[in-house]
Amino acid sequence: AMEEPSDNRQKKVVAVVGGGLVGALNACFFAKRGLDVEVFESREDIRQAKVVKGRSINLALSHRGRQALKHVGMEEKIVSQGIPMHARMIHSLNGKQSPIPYGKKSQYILSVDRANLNKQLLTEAETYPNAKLNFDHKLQDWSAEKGLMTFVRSDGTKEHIQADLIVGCDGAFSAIRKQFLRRSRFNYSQTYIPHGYMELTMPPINGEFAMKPNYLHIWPRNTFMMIALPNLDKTFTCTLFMPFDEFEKITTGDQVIEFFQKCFPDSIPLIGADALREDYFRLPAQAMVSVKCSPYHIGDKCVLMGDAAHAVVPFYGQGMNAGFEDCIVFDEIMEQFNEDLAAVLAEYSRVRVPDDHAIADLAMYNYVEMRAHVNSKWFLFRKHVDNILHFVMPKTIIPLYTMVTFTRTRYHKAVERWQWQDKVINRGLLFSAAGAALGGVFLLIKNPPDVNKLSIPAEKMWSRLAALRSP
Ligand SMILES: Cc1cc2nc3c(=O)[nH]c(=O)nc-3n(C[C@H](O)[C@H](O)[C@H](O)COP(=O)(O)OP(=O)(O)OC[C@H]3O[C@@H](n4cnc5c(N)ncnc54)[C@H](O)[C@@H]3O)c2cc1C
Ligand SMILES: Cc1cnn(-c2ccc(OCc3ccccc3)c(C(=O)O)c2)c1-c1ccc(Cl)c(F)c1
Repeated sequence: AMEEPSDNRQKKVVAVVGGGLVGALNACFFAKRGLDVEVFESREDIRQAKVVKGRSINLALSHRGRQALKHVGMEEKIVSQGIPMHARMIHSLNGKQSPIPYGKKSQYILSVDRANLNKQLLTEAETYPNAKLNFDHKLQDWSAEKGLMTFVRSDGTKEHIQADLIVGCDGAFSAIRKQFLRRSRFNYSQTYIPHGYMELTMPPINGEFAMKPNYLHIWPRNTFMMIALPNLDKTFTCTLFMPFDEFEKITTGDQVIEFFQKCFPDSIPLIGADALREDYFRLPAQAMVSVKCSPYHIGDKCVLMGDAAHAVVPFYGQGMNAGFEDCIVFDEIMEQFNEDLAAVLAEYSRVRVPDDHAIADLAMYNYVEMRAHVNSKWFLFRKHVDNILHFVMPKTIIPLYTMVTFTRTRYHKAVERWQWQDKVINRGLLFSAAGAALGGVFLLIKNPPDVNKLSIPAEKMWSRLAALRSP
């Protein structure tokens, strides 16, 4: 059990609830800062679990997440075990694969293995003498006033722990957040989207990757989408996104093949028809929830970070990156306010809520936009336009995806910048269209054509022009 809570004179004691990706990284941040930190994780130690190697679940790690890892000296190690994805590879219905680069050579995202990342972060936290990991500790209840927590173990025993600061990193269904819900002026919203997701494995072919490995493979089919990220064992982990009522219609192996034949035909030989029939029914589709709340803190006692504060739908590949960035922002504010927790926690909510809400909105926007409009042609068109405009006016037009994925521009500033750019582009297009029309009319007036020589009768041309202009 931890020592009695201290006042400012003694070292502060931090309890991190949740030893997932953000909790484990946060433990490194607090330990590096010299605080006594204890992590309480409900699961068993995943580094010891004898679980047979399940499917690799991978994630896209990008700039924000890498900066957080860099802060605790973990960037090199994690990047060296990730696979760089320099471009999207868009799979069209006819099987054609079209690469669209993300930008410059240095602008790539990384496919990293989730379990390995979590293990590495837990092990790194443990290297600090002032950090302790407690597994099989499920938070059952806690009181903000006293900073007192009750943990239950799998053998039913209970443990009461006190801390100066409680950091809720216990994920989208956070038990820490439950206490926030009972408090006045705490705002909370959650949305389950109608889509579910299912992971499928694409094995190597003759010991080699089945597709080009250094790409984020995307099959955009409006309502249906599939992505594939490469793994070090030369498999790809494919994630199929589909409305639950579509998942429910597919109940036999033949229907799986029929569906893939219709939407992702090129992937069938790559996944393997028999493997696909089996893998599809191994696990049910999982739900996706978007959680927004504010404030993230209670007094100088408790603060929420990661999915516990902001679970986002995965259509921007930013959830973990945002949670990792939470750790940097909190640490910067700890530095700024000299660890005065009352000031730090209030400032953290003030600064971070607008940004985490912005990425939650952006991820939901991407989902709605992709579900409604984005097939292969539209995806290619949009991204080529983005890249061309950025090439022509690099300082003025920065694609939203670039700002979000390859910079630490505050998420809400990226949205503001994107909205401004959209206005400039639309106005620009409008003016150039108006300019062309006016120029054309001016030329026609200055030297009117000899109507007898027109290739098409004049009235037909005007009617065509009118048709063009009408909404
Ligand atoms: C399909 C999918 C794809 C994704 N792809 C990406 C991607 O490409 N890039 C990206 O950046 N993000 C991605 N994400 C988001 C990413 O997975 C999450 O943002 C990230 O896992 C959040 O980390 P966390 O530590 O906050 O929460 P979690 O990873 O959920 O960890 C919470 C931890 O708390 C523990 N816990 C829970 N309750 C208790 C309790 N009562 N007591 C003690 N411990 C408890 C849990 O056991 C767990 O270990 C994706 C998410 C999904 C669903
Ligand atoms: C895991 C991960 C990491 N990044 N992205 C991502 C997301 C969206 C993107 O553009 C949206 C768009 C394309 C075209 C028009 C509007 C919006 C791009 C891109 O620009 O390449 C990349 C994903 C991802 C996650 C789920 C799905 Cl379903 C998916 F397709 C990709």
